Amino acid sequence: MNILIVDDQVSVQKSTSYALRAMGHETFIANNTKQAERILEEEPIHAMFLDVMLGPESGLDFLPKLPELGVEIPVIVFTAQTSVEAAVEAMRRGAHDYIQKPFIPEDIKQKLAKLEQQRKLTTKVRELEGRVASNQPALLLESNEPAMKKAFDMAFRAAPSEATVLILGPSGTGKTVLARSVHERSARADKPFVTINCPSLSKELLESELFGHVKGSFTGALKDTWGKVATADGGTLFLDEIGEVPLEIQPKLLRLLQDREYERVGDTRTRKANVRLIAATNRDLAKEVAEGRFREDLFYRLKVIGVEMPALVDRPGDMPVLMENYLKFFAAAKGQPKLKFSREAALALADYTWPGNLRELRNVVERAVILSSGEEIEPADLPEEFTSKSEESSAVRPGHFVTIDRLEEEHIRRVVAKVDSLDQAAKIMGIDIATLYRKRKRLGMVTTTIDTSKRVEA
Ligand SMILES: Nc1ncnc2c1ncn2[C@@H]1O[C@H](COP(=O)(O)OP(=O)(O)OP(=O)(O)O)[C@@H](O)[C@H]1O
Repeated sequence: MNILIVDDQVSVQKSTSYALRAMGHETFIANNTKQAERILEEEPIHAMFLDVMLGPESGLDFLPKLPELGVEIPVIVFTAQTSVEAAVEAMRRGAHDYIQKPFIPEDIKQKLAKLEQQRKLTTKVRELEGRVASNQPALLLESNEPAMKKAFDMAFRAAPSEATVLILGPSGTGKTVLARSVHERSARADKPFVTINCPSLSKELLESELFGHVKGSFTGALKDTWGKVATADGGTLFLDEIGEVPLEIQPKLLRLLQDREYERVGDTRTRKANVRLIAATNRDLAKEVAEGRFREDLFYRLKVIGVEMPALVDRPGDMPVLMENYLKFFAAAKGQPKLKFSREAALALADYTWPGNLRELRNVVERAVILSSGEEIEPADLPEEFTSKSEESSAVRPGHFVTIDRLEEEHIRRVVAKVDSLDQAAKIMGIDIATLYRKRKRLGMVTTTIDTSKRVEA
């Protein structure tokens, strides 16, 4: 953490700073509140030690000013041993804790350990509150499919390291979820996970959002700000859609990655960044490099660990578990925990190409649960594209591992859908009608008696 010590006694400044640095923190010293204000403006400070007796000034009066300065950090005050009132008053004015003078380095260590513990708890509580409030379906971070297994394995093996991870894959495949899971499995887990969505901002705003800016550095820069690099201090910065970062900003990102250094917009001072970077894109970055839209050096720096998320259509083996997971969640929310997919609806879902990947699957299942009126979800509860199947929307495509039965069923279904009678379908398939009937029965495609004259349900 970056910690500011505000005290006019050199011996206190030195001993506090020494104890904090020994714990691995960065320290900044101010003799009075004016200097403290300047440092707070210039540095991303995470906590403050403040003396209540600052020569002619009162540290107590400085406490209520902090929110006005936009500073929301924990403050530990130094009080004289005899002054219990000052300690009480400081807490009343917003201090987090207090230490009585004289103190030993161990006191500083203990107070800070307590503060860090509280910070961890606050982060955890916020995260849990977020999860409860958003009430999300469970995340499935295991797979039956080799390509997905490889991606999870690669990402989670790299998680405890400091290595930059680049997650590639189509939209909705779970890149953001994976980035967060990597962070949660790292030593930085109790520090912030900060996302920056690169394409949603103009070039100027993106730079300022990343690195911060100083007042007056561009039109609209009305006060000094700290960017997301500073907010993520100690934690992970997730650069979503990195493929869309303008070329002008790419050298700055490269420097951040290579040297962990940056400057705020309009500031000459170089600062150190303590962030782990994870980036994601649905663009083909190698192609972007070849076409001159993405710097090659940045690409290779980002790709220390490259993880490729497969499209959902390439994960047929995971479909049953994913479908059930979403169904369980939305059905329980509707108060119908026993709701099931009918066989036809399950097949229609399995046969679809899922251009929107997991995001689309989740939405389709949620919609179907809402629309269903019986004990089973029927094809009619699915969007139109699921019932008007085209040949391309089948799961039975080259390279897909399906059983012979599945292949046979798909073929029968397609032929039957295109002709007017089962007789005709049997002829096309080169089998007699009785064989076709037996096959359909065995594959669970018929429930009632056969009518060979009419077109039947596919
Ligand atoms: N492992 C998972 N288990 C269950 N649901 C998941 C999983 N991963 C992602 N999802 C769900 O899929 C949706 C899309 O996930 P996410 O936002 O991570 O995808 P993305 O690849 O980052 O998308 P985009 O490229 O559009 O930003 C979310 O609703 C998320 O909850």
